[in-house]
Amino acid sequence: MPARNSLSLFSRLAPRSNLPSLLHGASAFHNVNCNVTRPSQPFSTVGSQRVPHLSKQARAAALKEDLAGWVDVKGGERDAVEKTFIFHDFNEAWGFMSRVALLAEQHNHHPEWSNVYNKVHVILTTHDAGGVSQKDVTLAKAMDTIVKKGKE
Ligand SMILES: C[C@H](O)[C@H](O)[C@H]1CNC2=NC(N)=NC(=O)C2=N1
Repeated sequence: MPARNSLSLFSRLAPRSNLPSLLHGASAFHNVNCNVTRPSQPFSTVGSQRVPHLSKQARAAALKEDLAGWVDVKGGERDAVEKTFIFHDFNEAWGFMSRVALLAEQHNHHPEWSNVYNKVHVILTTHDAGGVSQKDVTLAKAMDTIVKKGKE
């Protein structure tokens, strides 16, 4: 195995040239169902946006079609999705987390996660909506894209 350093790995995981497409991929953050105002649903009130949690059908469809490896958190205690990412080593795991952290902060939507060496366990839910929302789907897709670009 060739020697690696954290800088080159970070560049590999999130090269600058991928930034616009990643941000474009996450652009749904700016367009989340602003017109949906059914009062019976819980909403996030982040900024001026109101974000409903997804219906059971919409969430199942998103998991099935777009989000390979993402599953419902078991046990019924939480309305959330989770995935464990496995990397070559700690440097790659940390590079991934650094990249995601920038996106999360930029969009004011943050993962619950833990890291043990080369593994990153992620739980996504929208606290303010009391469940999984389009924001979680968008962040999950952005995470998968970061991993995919890192392998190219
Ligand atoms: C006050 C602040 O805008 C909120 O707490 C934001 C921050 N990040 C967040 N992250 C997640 N996952 N869900 C939220 O509801 C959320 N809300």
